[in-house]
Amino acid sequence: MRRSSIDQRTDHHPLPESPATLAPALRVSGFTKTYADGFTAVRDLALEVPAGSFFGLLGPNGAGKTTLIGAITNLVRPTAGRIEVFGHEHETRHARRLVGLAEQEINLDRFLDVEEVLVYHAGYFGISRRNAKARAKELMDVFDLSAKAHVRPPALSGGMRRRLLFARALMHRPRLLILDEPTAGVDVELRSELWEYTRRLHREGTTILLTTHYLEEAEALCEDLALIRGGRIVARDSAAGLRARYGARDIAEVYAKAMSAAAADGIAATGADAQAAAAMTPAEEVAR
Ligand SMILES: Nc1ncnc2c1ncn2[C@@H]1O[C@H](COP(=O)(O)OP(=O)(O)OP(=O)(O)O)[C@@H](O)[C@H]1O
Repeated sequence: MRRSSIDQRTDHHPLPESPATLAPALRVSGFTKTYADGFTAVRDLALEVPAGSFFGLLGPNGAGKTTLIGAITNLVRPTAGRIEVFGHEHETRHARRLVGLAEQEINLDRFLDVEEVLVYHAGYFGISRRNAKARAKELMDVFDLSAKAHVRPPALSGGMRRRLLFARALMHRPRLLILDEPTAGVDVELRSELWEYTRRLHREGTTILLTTHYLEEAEALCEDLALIRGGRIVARDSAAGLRARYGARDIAEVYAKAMSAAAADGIAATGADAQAAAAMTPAEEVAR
């Protein structure tokens, strides 16, 4: 990966700054998601992510992280609640332009080559083809993909596909970059490159919202954290604040303590577990 700056300035397609300038990167209140099958994955969730922070969202499988990210990025329709991105309501064009997402699943169009993946994506944000090609060139250079510009995703290595996902998320220079388990299945070397790159973006002013199951990495990267379980936030503070509150040496210990305290309070790991428990008859519960 190249050392050069990624240049997240948005002067080529300026956005209105007010009321966004002073607003948090993300403000979520009363967010509830009940899926079509009647299953409530997230219930009445509130969360604020300060602008400029490196924020970690940690929780067990099924806790509701991807559901929340889906709602922020308009892939999931909230059942209730309000979501604002830098002060803009999340469904507006302004908010959409301010967010970039590298999804957990590698979802690349197999019929487009690397350059086309990037250029097409820029089209969703109204970036001209000329500017998109220039930006794609810049990002292919940063992510060591230039030699693969005309190769399609099925012929890329897993690591290259991950790098392409990162590059695609950055095409429109988002101010909030959401990374949903970006290093799942990634080897140690690429993982440290991706983190180094993410750190650089953060230093250059991009707000980062990260989900990961690697707690040591969250510890090393995130200055602010929220722990989610069963679709609810069970702890939220700076990394130092959390360590002090739980009398923990590190975030792994904070996580273990917060999750067992939440379990003791009756918060199941996933909304599914909570729903199953609620549906049990008292006799079934005793027999459990
Ligand atoms: N389309 C859907 N219909 C019904 N239930 C869903 C749907 N999508 C997700 N869920 C359920 O919502 C819950 C939360 O899932 P979500 O993917 O948000 O969790 P997560 O915290 O991102 O988990 P992981 O760490 O495994 O990615 C899970 O129980 C999941 O099965």
